[in-house]
Amino acid sequence: MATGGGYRNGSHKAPNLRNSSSFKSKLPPSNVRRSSPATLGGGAPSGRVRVAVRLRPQNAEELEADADFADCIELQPELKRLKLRKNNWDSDTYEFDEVFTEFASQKRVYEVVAKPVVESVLDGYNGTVMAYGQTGTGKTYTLGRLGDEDTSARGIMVRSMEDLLAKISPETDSISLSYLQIYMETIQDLLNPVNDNISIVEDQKTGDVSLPGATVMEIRDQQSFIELLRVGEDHRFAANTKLNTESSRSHALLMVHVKRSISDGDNDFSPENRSLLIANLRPPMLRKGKLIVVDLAGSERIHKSGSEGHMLEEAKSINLSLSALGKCINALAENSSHVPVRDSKLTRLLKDSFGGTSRTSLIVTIGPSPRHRGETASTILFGQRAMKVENMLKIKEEFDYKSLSKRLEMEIDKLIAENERQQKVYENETERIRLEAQKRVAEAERNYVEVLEEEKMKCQMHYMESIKMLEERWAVNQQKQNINGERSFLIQKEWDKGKGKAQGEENCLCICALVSEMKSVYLQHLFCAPEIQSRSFLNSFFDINTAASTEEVAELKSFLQNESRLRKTAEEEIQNLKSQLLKFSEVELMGDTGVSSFQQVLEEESRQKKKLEEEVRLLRSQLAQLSIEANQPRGSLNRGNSANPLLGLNSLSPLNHLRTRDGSDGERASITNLHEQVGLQKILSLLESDDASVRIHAVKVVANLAAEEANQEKIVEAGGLTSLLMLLRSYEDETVRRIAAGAIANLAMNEANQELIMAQAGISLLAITATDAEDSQTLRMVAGAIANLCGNDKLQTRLRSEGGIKALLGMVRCRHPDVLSQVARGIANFAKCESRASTQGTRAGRSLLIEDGALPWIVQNANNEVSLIRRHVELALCHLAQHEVNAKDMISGGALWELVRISRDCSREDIRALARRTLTSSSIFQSEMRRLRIEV
Ligand SMILES: Nc1ncnc2c1ncn2[C@@H]1O[C@H](COP(=O)(O)OP(=O)(O)OP(=O)(O)O)[C@@H](O)[C@H]1O
Repeated sequence: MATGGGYRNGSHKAPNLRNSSSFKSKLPPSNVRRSSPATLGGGAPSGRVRVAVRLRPQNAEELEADADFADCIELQPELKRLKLRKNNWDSDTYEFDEVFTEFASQKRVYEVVAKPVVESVLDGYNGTVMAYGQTGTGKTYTLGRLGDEDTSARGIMVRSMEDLLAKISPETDSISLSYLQIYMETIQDLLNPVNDNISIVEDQKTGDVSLPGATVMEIRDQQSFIELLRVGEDHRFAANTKLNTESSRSHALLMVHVKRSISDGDNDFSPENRSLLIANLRPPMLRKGKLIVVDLAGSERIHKSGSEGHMLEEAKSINLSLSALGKCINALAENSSHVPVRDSKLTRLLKDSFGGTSRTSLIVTIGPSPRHRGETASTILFGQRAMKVENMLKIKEEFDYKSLSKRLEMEIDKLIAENERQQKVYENETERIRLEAQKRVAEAERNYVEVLEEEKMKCQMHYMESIKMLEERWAVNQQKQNINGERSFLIQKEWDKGKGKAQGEENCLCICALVSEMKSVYLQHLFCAPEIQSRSFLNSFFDINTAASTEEVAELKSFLQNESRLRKTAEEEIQNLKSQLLKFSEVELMGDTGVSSFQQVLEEESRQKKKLEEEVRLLRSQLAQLSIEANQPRGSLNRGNSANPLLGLNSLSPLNHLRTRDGSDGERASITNLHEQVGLQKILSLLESDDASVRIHAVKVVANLAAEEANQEKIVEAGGLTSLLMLLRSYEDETVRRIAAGAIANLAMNEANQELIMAQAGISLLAITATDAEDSQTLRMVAGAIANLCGNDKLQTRLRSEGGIKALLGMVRCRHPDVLSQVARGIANFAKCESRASTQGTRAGRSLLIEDGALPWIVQNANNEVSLIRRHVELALCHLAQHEVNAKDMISGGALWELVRISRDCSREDIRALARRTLTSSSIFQSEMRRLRIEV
């Protein structure tokens, strides 16, 4: 059928041949990614149907039958032209997209006709390769040759699949196919002939057609594809016709579906990339291309094929669908508004191939025989018309949610497995660390017990040696004292009959009694008091005592030397007097003139005596002071219960002990004597003396007096507290400040005095002293004083605001256990008052101790090796924990662990029970313990 588009005799050029030099049309590059579904297929390029013509070589029969005829076909492949001779002098010239001579190889035909279509299909377009031509002209040869014997003879189907399989990625992409034939207007499944009436389903929205009843086979390799083609071929109806012994009487359609997942390379789920990938997660693109290879039945005219009966019906049916196809192509070529697609099954199935979105290549096959010139001309015209059909290529691309979800599921499974593995590793590691820790704790405990035993032994040895040494020295001193006592007795007897007991003897007795008392106290404490078992306590005890004893003995020695010197002088004097008396008697006998000179001598003697008495009083005061100082180390023995840093436990105080034993406290008597003789007022005035030694002696005396509860009121009434505070303020001498602080600490045991101290800015003075002092004993006194003040409920806020707690905490810089135990006592006192006030509802809010930063020190020392410190701190922790408002700070500060330890391990049942009660009654502690899986 010649149309306006074709041309003859070289005068008539086919339209739209600008691209005819190549089968390749301009398609968007395959790697262009659409940013959103809205743009899919947007800007679709036009794609004219490409048409090539292929001439079959003459077969044996033609060689013979046509020998006498001239060739009717002349090919000009370089010009892509074909000349069809009309007669000896005239021919029609047709131009195609490609012209293949009878020598054209299968490879070249594939590469020119089909390969561009196959590549488009890989890029997500639909593609059609169709062969049209008269029976026996080589359609099946061109499309369906398997090339079993000669691989170079492989047809378009085999080569297409080879290319497809080579280009896809087996992990992400897939190829599946259906193989069908249309025979007598029914669609049959060539892969499963039982399906012999497959219906066409059309998508109302898109207009896409599909064949849900057809068998779809997935292709993984070339071999399986060849097998399927063979199966299909076997089922294809073939009938002998006059024209072709193996003529295909049906239209065969191979439908290949290619699904490709387009990844932009960001699908690396490695741990480093994972979070980034998840943040920018988007599904991969899925391109769905469909390749249809159509091997049409022969297009010959019925009369020529010699069909009769059924054959005739067959031929009619074939011609019906072919003519329907021709009509559609005509309509499309002429841009007709109506395209009769629905006229046949073939045209319905090829709806997308002509005038649709597919990239279509048509190869028209012709034979060389002039006997079939008419058929050949008709075939050529069909090709010419098809060249005018324009398709609008459209990429079939969509988001591949299914594959994304599959991949994410796989990733999740991988992560779950990984997590499980890590959890197991973590559990094993935790268990290993726990066992290791248990082992170490057991080892440390063993070591500790061993070391403790060793230290205990050492201390006991040390103690025994010290006692022995003290006994020896005491024996020596006693001997000396006895001698001196006898001498003194003689002197007194001789010198002043009936004047009372010799003071020296009294002093010696005092000293002996003191030493003996010290011994008994040491022994008593060592074997009775539990805290004496502490290693550091024993160390400090012996350090202090050894130093104190040495000092004391040295002082006693010098005192005794002095005493004996004085007595020697007195003896000499008496001797002198005696001799003078003798002389005087002699002189008296001689006359009254000697009387007056004797009186003068007596007056002189009386002056001397007075002077001696003064000196004895001074010595007595020094002796009293020495006694006090000798008592100080013993005070440390009583730290366990003492609120008084100077005296320790009152019941164990040597002074008290002596008093209760014989009721004649020699030392107290001496101080009382002094106090009575000189007067408290006088002593207090000496605190302001310009003479430093007088000041020291005076403060020592006041401190000693303040240690006695009975004197405290008198001292305060006489202004002693003010004077002592003044000493803290004015004197830089650390000894003075130490003793003054000690005295203040003693006075601070009384509630009324505590208020007075606060009223006179005593806390600030104590705080300054705490900052300046370096000596541990000074710090102990100051800490003791503040600790006493901490126990007063009324003074809490003021004490804190005037820097009391800070001063207390500042003193922990000195690591001396005596100081630390006073600090701990102060903190415990303070915490107890706070707890009481909170319970009574008189205070609310966080502990001032926590506010002032005491918690870290408390937690650090909750398990201090010195039992006294530990006890105070444990109590402080229990008091703090009684109020929910402190709970969070305590948990974050690590106090919960200590409370748990106390509730389990504290040796004192009452503290243990208190800690347990506190922990179980606090909901905050309870929930934290549940979280940490701690059970009390
Ligand atoms: N280019 C060619 N070179 C060599 N032999 C060919 C060529 N084309 C076709 N033949 C041979 O011609 C014969 C007929 O070819 P083929 O069966 O492919 O024709 P057909 O067009 O498919 O016929 P039908 O429409 O009846 O199926 C076959 O024997 C085939 O081998």
